[in-house]
Amino acid sequence: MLQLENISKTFNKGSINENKVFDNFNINIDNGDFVCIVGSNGAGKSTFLNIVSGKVPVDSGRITLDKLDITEEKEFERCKKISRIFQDPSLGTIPSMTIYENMSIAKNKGNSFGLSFLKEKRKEKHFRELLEVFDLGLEDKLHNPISQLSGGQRQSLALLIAVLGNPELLLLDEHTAALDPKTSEIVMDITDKIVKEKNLSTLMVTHNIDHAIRYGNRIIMFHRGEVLIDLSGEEKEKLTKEKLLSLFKDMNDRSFFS
Ligand SMILES: Nc1ncnc2c1ncn2[C@@H]1O[C@H](COP(=O)(O)OP(=O)(O)OP(=O)(O)O)[C@@H](O)[C@H]1O
Repeated sequence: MLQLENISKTFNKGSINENKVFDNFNINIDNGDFVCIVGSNGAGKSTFLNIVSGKVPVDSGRITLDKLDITEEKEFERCKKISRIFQDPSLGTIPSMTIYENMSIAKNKGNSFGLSFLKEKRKEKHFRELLEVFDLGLEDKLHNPISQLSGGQRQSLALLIAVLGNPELLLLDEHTAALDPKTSEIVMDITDKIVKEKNLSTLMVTHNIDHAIRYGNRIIMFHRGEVLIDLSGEEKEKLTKEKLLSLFKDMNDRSFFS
């Protein structure tokens, strides 16, 4: 469903800081894939998400989403189909507005509802029900500003908001990295629940190898703008941390000498 063909991207072209991150890069992501993306610093993980989301334009190549060529679409156009959550819990929601208002805006994304929608009581009931599933007490804070929530509550809410408009693709950019370990586990469980329930095609960049092994049906390791390891299905299910690290060493040695 998501296809990147012959993507090339060089930052600061023609300057002494020229940096070729992708050179004829190709990848296919199937519908319903939950892909965990790992790799060393500077491997190109965030740039990959930036290219998919439209934040970073490509120099050449083609991006298609459900067979539709989106290469030339700007970020604001793609955001109707592609939702993204960042590491910083303050992004993804409007802190000065209440949970209810944030959810209403997300629900209206791409639709032409008026403000009267905000007053619909049945929507309030619906939002409460959605929040109750998290078991974080967010349903009792429906009319509190987002700024009063903890980082974990905000990230959970950002997730809910990201999927309210039924995106075709969800991008998670180290979305648990700024949380304490316990909250990070809670948010990952919530993520997994939402992704499975909605059968959402998801790309998750993480530095947490345990999460990358435990969650998703596919794991990709980036290295210097290339896919070094790509495992799915049974191979992914059987993967251990030790096996992944030894695979990385083997592949890295091989790419170094080739
Ligand atoms: N906007 C930009 N302008 C110039 N160079 C950039 C830009 N964005 C990324 N880069 C460079 O591209 C390379 C890949 O960066 P990227 O952020 O994609 O790596 P990453 O795998 O996400 O790393 P990390 O794990 O450290 O977040 C790096 O060398 C980085 O400095």
